[in-house]
Amino acid sequence: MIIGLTGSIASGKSTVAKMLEKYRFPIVDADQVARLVVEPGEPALTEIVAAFGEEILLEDGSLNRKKLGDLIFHDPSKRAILNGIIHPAIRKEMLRQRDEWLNNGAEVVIMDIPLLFESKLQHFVEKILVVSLSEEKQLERLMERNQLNEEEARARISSQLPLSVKEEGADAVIYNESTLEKTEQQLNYILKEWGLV
Ligand SMILES: CC(C)(COP(=O)(O)OP(=O)(O)OC[C@H]1O[C@@H](n2cnc3c(N)ncnc32)[C@H](O)[C@@H]1O)[C@@H](O)C(=O)NCCC(=O)NCCS
Ligand SMILES: Nc1ncnc2c1ncn2[C@@H]1O[C@H](COP(=O)(O)OP(=O)(O)OP(=O)(O)O)[C@@H](O)[C@H]1O
Repeated sequence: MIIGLTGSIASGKSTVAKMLEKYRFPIVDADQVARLVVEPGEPALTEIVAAFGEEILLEDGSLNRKKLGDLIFHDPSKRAILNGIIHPAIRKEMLRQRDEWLNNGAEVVIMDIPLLFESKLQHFVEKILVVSLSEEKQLERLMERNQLNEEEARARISSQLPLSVKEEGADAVIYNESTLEKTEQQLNYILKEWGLV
C-alpha cells in the first residue's frame, strides 16, 4: 500500500514520519528529494540560476535557500517559476525511490509530500493521511522552528491550501495539537484501522 503523508508547513509531517520509522515502513521524503535535485551540478540548479540570477547562490556555489525562500513565499509568480523548474525533477526522483522500495519487496511505502494537494498528486498514493492542527499552533511552531517573525511565517502558511481543504480530501486525519503521545495514539489507531499493524 502506498500512503501519502501530508499536511501544511510545520503541521508535524516529519514528526509523524519519525514515528512511522519505528514500524520500519520505508519513507520517501519530498523535502529531502527537493534538496537532492538542487545540489551543485544538477540541471535544476542551472535552471534556477538562469531564472533568478547568480545572486541566488552562496559563495561556495550552493543554493541560498533562505534567499530563495524569502523570494518565493512573498511572490506567487516567482513561486510558480520555481515550481515549474523543480517539481518535475522531484516527482521523477520520488517515483524512482518508490519503485525501488516496491521492487525490493516493500508492502507499504510512505510518501511524505507537503504539496500533495497543491500539486494534485493524489493519484500517486492509495491512502491519504493528513497531519493537521489549529492555525494558531501552526504559526507558533513555525515561528519557533524557523526563527521567523509573524509576517514571514504567515506568508509561508498562506502559500499553501488551507488545512480544512486538505482534511476534506483525507482518508484519515491526525490532530497534532497537543502532546506527542496523543499524536502517536492517533497514528496507532489509524494503522490498526488500515490493517497495517
Ligand atoms: C524555497 C526553498 C529553497 C526554501 O528552503 P527551506 O530550506 O527554507 O525550506 P524547506 O525546503 O525545508 O521547506 C519547508 C516547507 O516549506 C513548504 N514549501 C516549500 N516549497 C514550497 C512551495 N514551492 N510552495 C509552497 N510551500 C512550499 C513545504 O511545506 C516544506 O515542507 C525550498 O523550500 C524549495 O526548494 N522549494 C521548492 C520545492 C518544493 O516545492 N518543495 C516542497 C515539497 S515538494
Ligand atoms: N505534538 C507536538 N508538540 C510539540 N512540538 C511539536 C509537536 N509536533 C511537532 N512539533 C514541533 O513543531 C515543529 C514542526 O513539526 P515538523 O517539523 O514535524 O513539521 P512538518 O510538517 O514536517 O514541517 P515542514 O512542512 O516545514 O517540513 C518542529 O519543530 C517539531 O519539533
